[in-house]
Amino acid sequence: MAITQHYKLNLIQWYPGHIAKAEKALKEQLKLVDVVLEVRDARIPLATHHPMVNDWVGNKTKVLVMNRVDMISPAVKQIWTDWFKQQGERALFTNAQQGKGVTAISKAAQAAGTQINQKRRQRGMLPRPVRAVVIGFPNVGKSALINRLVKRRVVESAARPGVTRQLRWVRISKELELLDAPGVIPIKLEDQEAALKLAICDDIGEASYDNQLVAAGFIDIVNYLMATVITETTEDEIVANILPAQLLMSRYEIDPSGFTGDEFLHALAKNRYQGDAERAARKILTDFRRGSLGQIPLELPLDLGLS
Ligand SMILES: Nc1nc2c(ncn2[C@@H]2O[C@H](COP(=O)(O)OP(=O)(O)OP(=O)(O)O)[C@@H](O)[C@H]2O)c(=O)[nH]1
Repeated sequence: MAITQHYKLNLIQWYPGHIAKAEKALKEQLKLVDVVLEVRDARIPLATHHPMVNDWVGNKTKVLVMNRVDMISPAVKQIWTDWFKQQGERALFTNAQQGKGVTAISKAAQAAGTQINQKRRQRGMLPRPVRAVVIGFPNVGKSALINRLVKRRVVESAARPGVTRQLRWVRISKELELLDAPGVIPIKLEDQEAALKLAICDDIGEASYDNQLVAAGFIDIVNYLMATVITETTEDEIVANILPAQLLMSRYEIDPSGFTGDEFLHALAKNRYQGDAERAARKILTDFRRGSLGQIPLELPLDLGLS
């Protein structure tokens, strides 16, 4: 996908030193556990995956969590479920804000624990509670998931990479203990398209970026997905479920399909904000992040299963 080829984006303002520190902190946390709960954003399951995660997790059990399931439609959820299955992975979807799908996560972690304890017994060792950690990109809902798993508020403040704090274990059941602080996966510096999607979804932590470029990028992605979906499938249900432009059109009364992202942004600024493109950009991003535009995915596995 070459959406960003027209953008000279330099979104990520993190220093390599910060990235290295975050990576070190994450690896320290991973050393302590048997099970890793990797949280991604269901709107961007690929951009919220770091290519090194599987190496870092090694042979520990991984539970794959797609959070913010409320922000995608059931049809899109199904498409991703099938796609992950084809990749040999089982994706579990959650709404950590409301606690939906969280019991299945506990169960999956506990099932991994049962296997680990079977192996311990075979080696003549005593069983013990399995230890787990929640990891993911900034702001994907890690703390919300931890608090839901533990059924009380244990994560007090947003964990920032490089900020050291005392780690504690919290008990979920007789068989399962969870690290009370999430592991923050450092951002991939080199992938600007992923960076754009992370910025649109506000999953980019403390990196700074240009709102207008990011809002225009959002419109371009919507247009791209629309055009691709329409050429890839004739299934009305799928098309109808992922036709985000209609949602945008009804909210802003401008059809984005005839515009580039930048043109759309300026048209909206002209119509509503006396030409103030910054205000228009903030409006678009806030509306999307709050879910006010409807359920809009920013990624689909379009090469698989749709045609
Ligand atoms: N709509 C929706 N919002 C969610 C969901 N899960 C979490 N959020 C919201 O997303 C925001 C970030 O959630 P956190 O749990 O703080 O995310 P985090 O990954 O711990 O963030 P950092 O500590 O910054 O790395 C909060 O405003 C949550 O209320 C979800 O499933 N759906």
